[in-house]
Amino acid sequence: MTNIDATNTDAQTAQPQASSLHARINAALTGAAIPADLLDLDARDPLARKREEFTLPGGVVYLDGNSLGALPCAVPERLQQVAAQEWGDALIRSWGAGAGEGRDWMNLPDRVAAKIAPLIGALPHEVAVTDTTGVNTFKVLAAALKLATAGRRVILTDAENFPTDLYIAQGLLDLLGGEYELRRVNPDALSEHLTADVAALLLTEVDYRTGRRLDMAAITAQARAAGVLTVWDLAHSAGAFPVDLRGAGADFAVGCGYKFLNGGPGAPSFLFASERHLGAVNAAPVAISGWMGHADPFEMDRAFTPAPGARRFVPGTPMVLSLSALDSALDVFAGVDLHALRAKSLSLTDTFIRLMEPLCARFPLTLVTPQEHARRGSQVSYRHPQAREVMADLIGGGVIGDYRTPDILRFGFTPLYHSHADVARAVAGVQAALEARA
Ligand SMILES: Cc1ncc(COP(=O)(O)O)c(C=O)c1O
Ligand SMILES: Nc1c(O)cccc1C(=O)C[C@H](N)C(=O)O
Repeated sequence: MTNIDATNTDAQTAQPQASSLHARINAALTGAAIPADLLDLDARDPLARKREEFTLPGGVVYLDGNSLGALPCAVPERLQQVAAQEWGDALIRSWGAGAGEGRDWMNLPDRVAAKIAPLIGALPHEVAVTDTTGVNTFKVLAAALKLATAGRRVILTDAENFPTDLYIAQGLLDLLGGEYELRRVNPDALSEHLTADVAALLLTEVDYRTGRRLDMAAITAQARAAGVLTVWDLAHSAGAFPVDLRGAGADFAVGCGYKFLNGGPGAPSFLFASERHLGAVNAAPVAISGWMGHADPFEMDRAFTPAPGARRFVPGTPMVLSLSALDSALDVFAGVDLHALRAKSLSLTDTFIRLMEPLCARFPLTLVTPQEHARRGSQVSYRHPQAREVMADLIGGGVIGDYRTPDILRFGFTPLYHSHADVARAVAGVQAALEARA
């Protein structure tokens, strides 16, 4: 498999130079002078105390929560308790009533769904937590194609959508055969593509490379007016800022549990199906109709009767360990004002863009993230001709961001655990890395 961590390969070939370079970058970030205006912003930050709820390594600025969220302090203890007590002691009794009130594993996916629902503007019964984002994309696209009116056989999507969205959509259409088509277009010119043959519009709200945010409400309204069902990928949205699926009138959505929801590596994904598609008539069909999505699994009925609500999309045995981690991680959001979260995210990304400006003037760095607030997610990205090598240097020196092909340096900001001082430290690290390379 390809090594996703460019630092490993670099470290093997150029160790002595790399270690002194990394030490220099790290010294720059740990010794950075923090401007008074940023200290002032941090002093007035209503979310500042949230950082104490996360375990973060020292000497590092972690700007990759949009790939893998940091570890909430409460999670290891919860996992220990699930392993030792719920599994070790209670054994099979943990699935059902023997587990104690509100602790049974059978309903764990529904309890986690209820915690995600307010973060994405959904009702609890419109959310299912299970599988990976890609698998959930398959299920909701299959449902949308079945619900679409006759003659609509096209899935319309962003030509540059995240690869798994494209692969999954194409795979589903190949399976269906016939006249189905995946049509890849520029999302800035959507209106002309919402034609009478389009069944579903599959879009990722925040682009994983540029951090560009689409106008979900406006696009969904346009699609509905054209008779097109919407499927939103919220991988880079959920937990980063308030999402309002019901307000927008979205039909379906999916998203990751391990990014801004901090559920840990491989955390289960979530799926949203509007209650419009969960009723007795014209209900969204369940392509992967397993027994755990049955209305009464232990009845062992030979015919599939869907469970009420989005639970019907949970096909099999809940992944108890990873669901428990996600369940515990989501408690960090208790009491968080999502509008304050968004305001802080914008303040962090504004600050980063501002502090990086002098470096853009000196080095071949090009900002690719929109400056306009409404069009920005919670990350900032730059093009650089040696982006892969620069990011390897940065990671070695403790500024952990991401490189994305072909030439993108990506920095993710998580308002629950970043401060404006972190932004200044990260920029000091970037400056040291770029100066060393020049
Ligand atoms: C937009 C988007 N969709 C889907 C995924 C993949 O999700 P999964 O690996 O859970 O299928 C990612 C990131 O991995 C992503 O960025
Ligand atoms: N989702 C990822 C994973 O499970 C392992 C390693 C990396 C990733 C990713 O960050 C891919 C991702 N969705 C992206 O935004 O680039």
